[in-house]
Amino acid sequence: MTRRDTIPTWGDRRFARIGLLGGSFNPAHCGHRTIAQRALVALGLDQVWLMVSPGNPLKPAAGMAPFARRFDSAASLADGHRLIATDIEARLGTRYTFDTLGKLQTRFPNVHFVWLTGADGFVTLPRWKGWKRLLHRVPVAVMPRPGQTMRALRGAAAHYLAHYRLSSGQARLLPDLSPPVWTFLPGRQNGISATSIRQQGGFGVDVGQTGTPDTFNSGDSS
Ligand SMILES: Nc1ncnc2c1ncn2[C@@H]1O[C@H](COP(=O)(O)OP(=O)(O)OP(=O)(O)O)[C@@H](O)[C@H]1O
Ligand SMILES: O=C(O)c1ccc[n+]([C@@H]2O[C@H](COP(=O)([O-])O)[C@@H](O)[C@H]2O)c1
Repeated sequence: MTRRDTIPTWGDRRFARIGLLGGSFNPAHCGHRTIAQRALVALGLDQVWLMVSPGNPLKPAAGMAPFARRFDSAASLADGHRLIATDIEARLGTRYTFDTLGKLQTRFPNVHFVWLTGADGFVTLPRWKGWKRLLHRVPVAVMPRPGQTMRALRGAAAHYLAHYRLSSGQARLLPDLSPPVWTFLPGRQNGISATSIRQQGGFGVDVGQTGTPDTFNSGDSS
């Protein structure tokens, strides 16, 4: 978050509801903003944190911009109010999401965290450190991404969580439920990726303007 770790109080609720959108943000783009805003509304979140990874354990360091540059890119999407860019994972000294979540949940006992991911992240989840234990640690919301949605909905993580899926109509309950629990949030999908931005010339683009037209994805096809 903008280098500030105090959690505001939210009316008379004892818990804040915060979505974690972990990412490399190499660079950040409008696809991140789209899914962050969808999660805010659909899950009734107080904030979404764009949590900049010090280094995705599954991605090569080659081609990865320095952390400060990726953080600044994420910060360019943030509004400092509902959408927050945070370097907390770097400060915690963790790289694996399972470890990061453990530390965050200890540090912020009054926060109900939800893990937010595009469909591609749900596909790769079974390659993450302690992925099943991770799913017992945090509710998860998955959002569509072109070419990845059906793979995600039919993949190993979805199979493992088959009995714990909440309908999108009940999504607002997700942050306050005990994991394992997950939902798929259908909606407009955006074909933009950081890879395509880098291929078109790196960070020298206006991330707010870059993107392909949205198309709606209900999760029935991908
Ligand atoms: N266009 C998109 N639609 C849906 N989810 C997205 C989109 N772009 C990124 N995400 C999600 O945002 C999170 C962070 O993504 P990341 O920073 O790796 O961007 P990326 O575009 O996937 O990068 P790269 O192309 O370098 O792999 C992941 O959960 C990813 O699934
Ligand atoms: O914990 C893991 O094993 C793990 C493996 C791959 C990715 N992640 C996390 O997934 C998030 C998305 O990463 P990325 O690079 O696809 O944007 C980011 O927070 C990474 O730290 C985590």
